[in-house]
Amino acid sequence: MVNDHNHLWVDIDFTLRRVFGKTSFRPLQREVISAVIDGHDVFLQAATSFGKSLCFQLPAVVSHGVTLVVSPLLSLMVDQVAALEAYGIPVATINGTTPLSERKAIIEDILSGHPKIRLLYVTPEFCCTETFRRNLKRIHAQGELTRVAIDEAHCISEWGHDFRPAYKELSWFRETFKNPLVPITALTATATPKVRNDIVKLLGLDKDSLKWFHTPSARPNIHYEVKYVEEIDDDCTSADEERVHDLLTWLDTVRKRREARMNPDANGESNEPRPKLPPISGIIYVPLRSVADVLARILNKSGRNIRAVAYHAGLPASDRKRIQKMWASKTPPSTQLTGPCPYFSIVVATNAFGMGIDNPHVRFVIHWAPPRSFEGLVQESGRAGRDGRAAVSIIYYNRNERDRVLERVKADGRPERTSNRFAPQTAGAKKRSLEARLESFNKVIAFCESTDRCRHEIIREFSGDLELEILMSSQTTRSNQTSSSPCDFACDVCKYGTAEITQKKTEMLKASAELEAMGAYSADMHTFMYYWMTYFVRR
Ligand SMILES: Nc1ncnc2c1ncn2[C@@H]1O[C@H](COP(=O)(O)OP(=O)(O)OP(=O)(O)O)[C@@H](O)[C@H]1O
Repeated sequence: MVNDHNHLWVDIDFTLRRVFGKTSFRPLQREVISAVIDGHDVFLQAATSFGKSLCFQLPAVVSHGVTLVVSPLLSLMVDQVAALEAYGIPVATINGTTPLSERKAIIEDILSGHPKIRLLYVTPEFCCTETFRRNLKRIHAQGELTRVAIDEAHCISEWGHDFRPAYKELSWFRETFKNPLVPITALTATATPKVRNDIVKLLGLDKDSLKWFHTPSARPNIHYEVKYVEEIDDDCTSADEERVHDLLTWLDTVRKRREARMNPDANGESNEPRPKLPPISGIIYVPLRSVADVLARILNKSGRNIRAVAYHAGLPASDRKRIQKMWASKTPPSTQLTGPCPYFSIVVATNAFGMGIDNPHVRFVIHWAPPRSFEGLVQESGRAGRDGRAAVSIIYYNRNERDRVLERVKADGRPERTSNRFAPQTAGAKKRSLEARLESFNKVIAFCESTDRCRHEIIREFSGDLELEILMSSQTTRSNQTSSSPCDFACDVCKYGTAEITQKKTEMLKASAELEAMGAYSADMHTFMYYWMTYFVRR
């Protein structure tokens, strides 16, 4: 169903400005949107904050009929629906919290033969229900099912870090909507070649007309750094002293640098922030809820004018909603806080605060321990610098913490996410899922352990960017985007040099070895070494 939609170009630019309030397309967006409107199946893998949502939202606005958007998280759907409503776009979501009367009104509209709703957001689980499938068939028969967009498409694959069995059932779309064919747009920020292959196969994307689009996975405006820390505190549920000290020292440096920039005469010595400066926003990802609570408390009491809040799944839903709402606001946090303006506004969160969080002002993302997956590393660090300005990603790393995370990765079957009455997980699938988690975590370790390669280059390699460049180069539609991931000293290895980073790592290793000799931790080193080595043997 490839159409000639050249006449829509005017609409596209007009819609971008008038409806979405943006002055211009970002590189590649125009090409992707054009391919979507032309009726191609589209695979878009673009870095976090690229603006992937616009690539299916704008086509939905300029086309007739309904675009079905499959999205993994309620909070993500709610955020996007609220943003689209603010633009005046007819949009709806059906999910577990939608009142019955609202649900009926939505279904009535989309079955009316001339629906007003342009975008309908649903979860993959909802797409498995018989009633909804029946309704979709009716919309399709009326010629009003324009396209399907699969957001966070990596969730389809068992090799994707956020695997959801119900995503697998989305093969139903291609099997069912053949005449006329309903084009599918798949979007993700993080997919390895294996995951991409699964996505294309499972969704039945049409290889002949499929358009691939890709931007480098590493974000040039993010400075990636790994901090090798010695571990003093062996209590993994608290916030380790060494890291707290390092963090507070780093925040002091950030503050002094900013002061010096704002007030060069004071040589960075001024203790008083300028009254109108908004706080510097950051996220600290921690592995456990207890650490989130403790660390937020420590930061609030540090005497450094920090406003820190903990965010994790153990908080009441109303608190989480409030924090997320405050965080998602496009206005600087200073205008939303009561009391004197803090110097830093920090969310200390578990990975419950992840995919899709879109706040342009985040200047730093810190991982208190190595993240559980490589894709999580890319996704979570990608919450920083979404306004395109310089931002920092720091990972605190030591081998004790690495081994603890490994234990969690192995134990992490995520029963609440993997069990699904529509798509129960088989033993084989569970095994593949564990292998995938370990493979992904091994990439995190390789990223952290490396002291002689640009971190941007490592991200690029592990994300399989090269293969995507080859796929894209076989298309006629090319982007202006450079395919390399130029670091320009935007990582610790390139900035400080291998010798200095290796020295820091050696100090950390020495301290870890001493700690181990004292029997201070009991990680399963054999298991770890096995996976570590098999990973490199396989590569
Ligand atoms: N052409 C544009 N001009 C200005 N801002 C844009 C443009 N396109 C998108 N944006 C903004 O960029 C931000 C990020 O967009 P979006 O949330 O779609 O990113 P994403 O690619 O889905 O990222 P992630 O994978 O991290 O969720 C949003 O605030 C969006 O409004």
